[in-house]
Amino acid sequence: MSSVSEVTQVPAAKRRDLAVRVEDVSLTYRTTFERVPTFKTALVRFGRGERAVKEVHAVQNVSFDVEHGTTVGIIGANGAGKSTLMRMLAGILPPSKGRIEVHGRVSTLLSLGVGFNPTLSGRENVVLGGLAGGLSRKEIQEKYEEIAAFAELDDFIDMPMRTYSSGMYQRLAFAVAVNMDPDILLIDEALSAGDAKFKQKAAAKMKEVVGTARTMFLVSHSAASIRDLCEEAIWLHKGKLMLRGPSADVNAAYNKFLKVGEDAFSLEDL
Ligand SMILES: Nc1ncnc2c1ncn2[C@@H]1O[C@H](COP(=O)(O)OP(=O)(O)OP(=O)(O)O)[C@@H](O)[C@H]1O
Repeated sequence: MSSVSEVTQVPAAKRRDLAVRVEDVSLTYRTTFERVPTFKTALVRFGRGERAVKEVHAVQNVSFDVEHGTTVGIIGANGAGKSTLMRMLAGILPPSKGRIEVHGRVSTLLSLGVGFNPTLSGRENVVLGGLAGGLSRKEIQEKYEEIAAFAELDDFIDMPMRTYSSGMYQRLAFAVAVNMDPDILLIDEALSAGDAKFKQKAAAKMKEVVGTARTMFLVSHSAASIRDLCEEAIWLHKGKLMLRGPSADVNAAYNKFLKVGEDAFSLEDL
């Protein structure tokens, strides 16, 4: 995954091993759409090729540093900007403003639909995913059995992935992402799909990854997953960073916010 060449110079004595630096980052989606038109205005607009533009400020002026070996949970309401932030960390979306430094090899498990080619078999996708993740063919060969065993797809591993159920797809995506030996692992709601047995297995595997002192970002709506797996947490609300700190503290502040509601809540409450 991309590392920036221009790294801000920090005196060696002060510098711990930086994994990710997010500096005043914003992302604005611009979507064009037809405003619900009357038939007449639709004709007029169509003639002129006019479309309305809606801007969504999904992430706004967010800054934070994360050192290697840290596990960070990202929490916040629907639409808070969590997945957008993860896509930027993964290098899938460039920020509209600000800059992101990523130091190390990144492996991502983002929302369904990213990464696999549905016309290829599971086996072929594992190879492609491995190559895209920066592994050599030999390394992929060595890891293949482990990945296939973890995903428990049996004969389906040689079937085109379009024939997979969403749970099967998710199992393979998870197996690939966690077995890439990444320096930085990005996981977006991995535990939301899949059956109970797989959820347990995935949680155990994530604990193992955490145990190897890798850097991990985890988006989850489950306070329990964040508490169990993450030392730190970042709370986003309407694209803004509300709080970053030990995950227990951030969870507590977020829960309080959910209880009292946005209007009654002030940052002094934190
Ligand atoms: N491709 C897109 N085009 C336009 N707007 C988008 C796009 N993707 C997300 N958004 C908007 O950006 C905002 C942030 O979305 P994002 O998916 O990052 O939130 P989230 O915190 O991950 O939400 P959730 O918990 O529901 O998954 C939302 O208002 C969403 O509607």
